[in-house]
Amino acid sequence: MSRETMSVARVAVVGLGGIGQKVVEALDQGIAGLTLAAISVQNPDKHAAFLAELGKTPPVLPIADLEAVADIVIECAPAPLLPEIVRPFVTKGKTAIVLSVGALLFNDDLVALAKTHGGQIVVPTGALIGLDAVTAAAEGKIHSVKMVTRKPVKGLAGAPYIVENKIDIDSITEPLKIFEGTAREAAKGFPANLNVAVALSLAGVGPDATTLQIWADPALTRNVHRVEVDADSARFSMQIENIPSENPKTGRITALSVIALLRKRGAALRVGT
Ligand SMILES: NC(=O)C1=CN([C@@H]2O[C@H](COP(=O)(O)OP(=O)(O)OC[C@H]3O[C@@H](n4cnc5c(N)ncnc54)[C@H](OP(=O)(O)O)[C@@H]3O)[C@@H](O)[C@H]2O)C=CC1
Ligand SMILES: O=C([O-])CC(=O)C(=O)O
Repeated sequence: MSRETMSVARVAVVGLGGIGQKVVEALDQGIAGLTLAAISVQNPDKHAAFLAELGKTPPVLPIADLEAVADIVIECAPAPLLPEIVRPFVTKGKTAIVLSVGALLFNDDLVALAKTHGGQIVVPTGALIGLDAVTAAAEGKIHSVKMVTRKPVKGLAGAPYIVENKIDIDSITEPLKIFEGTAREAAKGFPANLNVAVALSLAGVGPDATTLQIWADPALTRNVHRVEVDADSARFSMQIENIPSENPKTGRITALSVIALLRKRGAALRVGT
């Protein structure tokens, strides 16, 4: 089938926060080969004005009803919702694009389900950088992947690791290293703050071999991620300084990464792996 005759895929979006709103706006404005079929939110009343402004207002449905009306679901929701969003789609051989990547580590049946039923779970580069180079390097041998994240205090506030360890980040006046460990440990301790570390780990050497430091820095206004990779094909380091979205934990570029991914799907020229 040529791309011109390819049927239009129906997309459902879960969540209208820092990421979901921008993705829905882009779909509403038009992305080749895709149509916005439905959305799901916690509190539909809160989003009535936003939805009314769209060119074509999509139906607001419970998560459980999305699979019946869509071919692709985009999860832009709190991490605990990941399995109930992804499972129905991949079980029917459909695609789930996920942002709460950390939650994949605690629901490893989902990838197996997708494999069995011919579905696909897609992790966009999101708030990070260079996952193309990491996946390329992983075709050879990667010796190490190290990440250092620095965030303003409000980009980390409320994380379970901080609460459980009674770390008082609100009163810090100097940069403070609050965590050092693996991407898997970070996914547990920082489920709403460090999805990027898990995405990096899944692209490269896995969640137990990818190491991470997290710093709270009261002087910062951006979420800064620095990654160092040493492989048998190349050594590279990369850094991104993310401007927070309306959600201080989430970089603005995250939604743009999802939109770019959606556009690539139907493009005549695809750049990057
Ligand atoms: N992979 C990556 O690079 C990145 C991933 N993330 C992750 O992406 C996810 C989304 O982030 P973000 O958009 O900033 O989050 P927000 O907190 O801004 O938005 C979350 C949305 O989820 C909706 N929601 C909550 N409960 C339900 C429910 N039961 N049913 C349907 N919808 C629900 C909320 O609805 P309502 O508005 O009605 O309350 C809200 O619109 C988070 O897990 C975040 O950690 C973030 C940044 C980078
Ligand atoms: O990884 C995340 O969940 C969010 C993040 O660090 C960012 O937006 O920079």
